[in-house]
Amino acid sequence: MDHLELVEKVVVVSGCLYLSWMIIRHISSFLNVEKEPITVLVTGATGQIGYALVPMIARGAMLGPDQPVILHMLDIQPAAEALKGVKMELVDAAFPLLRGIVATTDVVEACKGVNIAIMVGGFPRNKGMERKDVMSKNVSIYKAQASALEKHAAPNCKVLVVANPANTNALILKEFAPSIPEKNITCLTRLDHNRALGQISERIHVHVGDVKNVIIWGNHSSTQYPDVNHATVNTGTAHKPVRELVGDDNWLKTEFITTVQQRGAAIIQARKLSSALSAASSACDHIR
Ligand SMILES: NC(=O)c1ccc[n+]([C@@H]2O[C@H](COP(=O)([O-])OP(=O)(O)OC[C@H]3O[C@@H](n4cnc5c(N)ncnc54)[C@H](O)[C@@H]3O)[C@@H](O)[C@H]2O)c1
Ligand SMILES: O=C(O)C[C@H](O)C(=O)O
Repeated sequence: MDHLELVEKVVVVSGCLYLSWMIIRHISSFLNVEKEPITVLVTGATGQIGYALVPMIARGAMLGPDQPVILHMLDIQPAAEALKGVKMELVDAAFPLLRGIVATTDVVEACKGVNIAIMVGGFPRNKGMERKDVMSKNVSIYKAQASALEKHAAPNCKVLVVANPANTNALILKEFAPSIPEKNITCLTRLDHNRALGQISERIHVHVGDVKNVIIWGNHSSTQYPDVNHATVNTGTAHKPVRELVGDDNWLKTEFITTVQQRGAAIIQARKLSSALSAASSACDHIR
């Protein structure tokens, strides 16, 4: 076989393989092969954030519009009746992606086989408190629940800690669930990131989705540092630096930073309750 003949054969075989692959893809799109459900745990499911978050997950806002989910919801005994009510509402909402619901006050049952655990259960701060002031109440919860996740969650479970003080609770959870890979345990700072995007978007009248690369340094606390040094806005024709478009370094160095740092407290002041819908939505963004 001469060289040309060999090249011809390789080209024909590659073409056939490519064609077969395209046919298989086309046929499987008709067969509508469904993804395996992912089991998501939400602790504190009857609370403010939990109640906002479970329908978002069931609707696909966290894992995508073609990803079936099984929801595990945990709360404490005094909330057992309310938990039944949340389960009824989830059934009544008839979410097509929702393939199962476990609503329980038993931490072992709640943690069994979960692929993603969103840890919201705990106590929120009230007006005038810092997040660290709820530490003594919440840290003990995280020790106990870490052990249950360690023993009963699916291998490679991903954990997002929302309850405050979120960074500390995540650290506690990591210590008491040593078999869960460290990189799988995170805490929610995405809300601070989203708050920073919101402030920039309002200040310079651009779509919030066009603001990119804002960084939040530090803990989810009043000492965090929102940083726009790498942030840009997609203007349609270019990516322009946020600093240039804002054109007011003083605002960026002062009011912008304190507004983001203190936004949680401002919401508590206004609502007499801490943030919930934005926290739930940011938890979806974080996991996505
Ligand atoms: N990281 C963030 O960005 C962020 C944002 C908002 C709120 N938070 C924090 O999230 C937490 C929840 O806030 P919320 O407004 O939903 O509070 P909430 O009081 O409305 O709800 C908390 C729920 O947790 C339940 N709970 C208490 N102990 C539990 C336990 N051991 N196991 C399971 N469930 C338990 C309660 O019964 C309640 O239903 C608070 O600590 C709050 O400060 C964090
Ligand atoms: O501020 C709080 O206590 C709740 C939450 O951490 C928030 O930032 O909204």
